Amino acid sequence: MALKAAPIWGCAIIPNSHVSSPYLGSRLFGFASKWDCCCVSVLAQRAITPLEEDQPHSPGIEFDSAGADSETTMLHKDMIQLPKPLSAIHLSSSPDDGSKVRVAYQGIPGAFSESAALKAYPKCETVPCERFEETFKAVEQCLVDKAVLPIENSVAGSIHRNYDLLLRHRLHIVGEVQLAVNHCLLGLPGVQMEDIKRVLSHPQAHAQCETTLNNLGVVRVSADDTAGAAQIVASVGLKDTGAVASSRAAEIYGLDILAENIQDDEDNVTRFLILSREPIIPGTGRLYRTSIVFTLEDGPGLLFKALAVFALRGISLTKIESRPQRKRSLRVVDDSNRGSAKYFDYLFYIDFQASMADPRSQNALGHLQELATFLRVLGCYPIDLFF
Ligand SMILES: O=C(O)C(=O)C[C@]1(C(=O)O)C=C[C@@H](O)C=C1
Repeated sequence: MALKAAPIWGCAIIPNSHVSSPYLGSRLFGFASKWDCCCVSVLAQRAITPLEEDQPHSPGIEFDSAGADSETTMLHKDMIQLPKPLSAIHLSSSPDDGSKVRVAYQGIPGAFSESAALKAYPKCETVPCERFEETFKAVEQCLVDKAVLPIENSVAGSIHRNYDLLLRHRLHIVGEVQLAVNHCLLGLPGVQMEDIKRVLSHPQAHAQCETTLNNLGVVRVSADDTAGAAQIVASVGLKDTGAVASSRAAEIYGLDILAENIQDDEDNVTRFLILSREPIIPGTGRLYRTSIVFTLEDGPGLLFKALAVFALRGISLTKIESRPQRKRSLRVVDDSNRGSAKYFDYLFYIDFQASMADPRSQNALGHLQELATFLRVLGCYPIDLFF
């Protein structure tokens, strides 16, 4: 069991009962056991002293996570799935502009998700899907090459449904797109602002334009996506109804732009993930983000310890999100003084700013494995710096 031949990248299921798992580096074992005796002093010391284990070394063989597991089976602690080595076929054979790539998105032409797909792959063929889940299935069934998925917005926050879907499906995050989202109020040609009594849009778009819509005093009606809202207004000929959507949607569906940039925050940015059947081979020549999900047993300070594995190695966390575990949402704990107590059980999603080719990431995840009951690497991908 050599460290270099057994990195953690791409493991789907890493039960902590299997400390002899071939995924783990042996250098981590003694280190993790120190937690129980003197966590705080170890933390303080490590915070200022770089860990010896984190000296650069070759990233070694990398694995994909074929067989990454679903929500249903992830709680089976004794399950280990052997990794398959990555090979050249996992590298994209398409040119950089994505001219051979088919990308699924939720919505219809003119949706922001389609713009995100086009930002990532300017010449790709975009494939509209009715629901988020269908975009996952389209990739899984090889109907398309990639899916693009909104995950969080700078004003309205996380898109929780998509966190849940990431876990339930077996796709890998291979990229991200940060898209500046400028919302417009659209109406039928000739309609004036004061004619608008109702506004149709995606709930995320309504949330991002909260102040403007409150000031207008209009009724909000939900649509599947912003472009879908524009299409309904245009096709049904609703004179008293506007749509919050993109200027592209106005052009496509023949609507007038009654107001531009109506979002609460001028710098309204949505981050999208790009999903693929195979992971990419991460490098170190640019900034990378790695996304993981894990669960922890109940216990004092466990989440603190889990997060400290990154702090100890100088790795920045860029996002933390917790979601209830659907199949195990409540934990009943016996409290001898007051009877039994019920707690919510959570999945923790974390993004950290480091490549899986960086030994610090391998070591941090090896360390996290000691604490976690379940751990999955959702993907490692270049950070999109331009929006
Ligand atoms: O409705 C659209 O146009 C979408 O692409 C969806 C979506 C989202 O779900 O966040 C994408 C970007 C904007 O934040 C608003 C809506």
